[in-house]
Amino acid sequence: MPHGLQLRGLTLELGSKGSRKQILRGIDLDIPAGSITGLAGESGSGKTMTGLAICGLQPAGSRLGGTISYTGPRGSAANLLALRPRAMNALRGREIAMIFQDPTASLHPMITIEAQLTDGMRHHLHISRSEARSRALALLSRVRVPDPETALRKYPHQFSGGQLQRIAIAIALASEPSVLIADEPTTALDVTVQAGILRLLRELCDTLDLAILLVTHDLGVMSALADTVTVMRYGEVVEHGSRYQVIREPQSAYTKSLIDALPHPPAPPADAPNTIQLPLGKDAI
Ligand SMILES: Nc1ncnc2c1ncn2[C@@H]1O[C@H](COP(=O)(O)OP(=O)(O)OP(=O)(O)O)[C@@H](O)[C@H]1O
Repeated sequence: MPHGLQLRGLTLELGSKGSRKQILRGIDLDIPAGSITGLAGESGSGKTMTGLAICGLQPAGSRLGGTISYTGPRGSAANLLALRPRAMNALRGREIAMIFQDPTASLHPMITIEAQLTDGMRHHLHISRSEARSRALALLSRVRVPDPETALRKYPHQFSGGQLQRIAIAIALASEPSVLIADEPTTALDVTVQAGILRLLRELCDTLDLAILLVTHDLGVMSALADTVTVMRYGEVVEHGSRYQVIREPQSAYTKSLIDALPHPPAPPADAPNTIQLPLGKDAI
């Protein structure tokens, strides 16, 4: 398999004796490099918990079972569930990064964008302050934040939601990870801004050979972006296949019901027939 992640029989249980709750019930999932793997399902199905478990950020007291195998771009391999906390900490952030629905969750309000971009980089990549600064400028250009020089001196509250999500993506990429977990990355954004972030994720996946796990309840977003789609319900996988298969020819009644609930997409404007229109509907692929 190319580098990336392979989950086999992943289980997660919360609570103590007497009030145990099985959150994940044996998840199989491949998240290969150069591909966007979509994880869909209604609220409470366990999507976020799967992403958190991959990053070792599951709630305290969770009991995990199964395997999460990580193969790095240079061939290193590990079962993340067997790593000691220190080794997991080193891998998280360096090799596996995460972005969330609310970009402010991963940004400190009182620290400049420059410090937030360069601190992780200097820690993980052991580079000088000036090298970190030039990398930070290049990253901000890559995620298309306008005027990167000025942006470095600013604080999070001085940016719009869409720009902040771009900055959070830049911070996630600062240590050159090979896996990016994106949990509802566009859910909090205006529809006009969503399409730009989705296009950016696609481009980063293709140019950096990233393995991206896209967690979203929104099958419209999924149909715009994911290469493969896995649908979860009650902590189990109910369907898996290529985007086309799952959206066009769903096998499970549950996936069918999610797709039937999608709106029909509005017609694209006559002067821009090829732009991504959001929200996307079931006719979008
Ligand atoms: N810290 C926690 N303690 C106990 N149970 C939790 C905790 N976090 C989540 N859960 C439960 O785990 C289950 C899966 O939650 P999860 O957040 O993974 O779902 P989800 O599919 O991502 O939905 P959403 O989109 O609403 O976040 C739910 O039943 C939820 O109530």
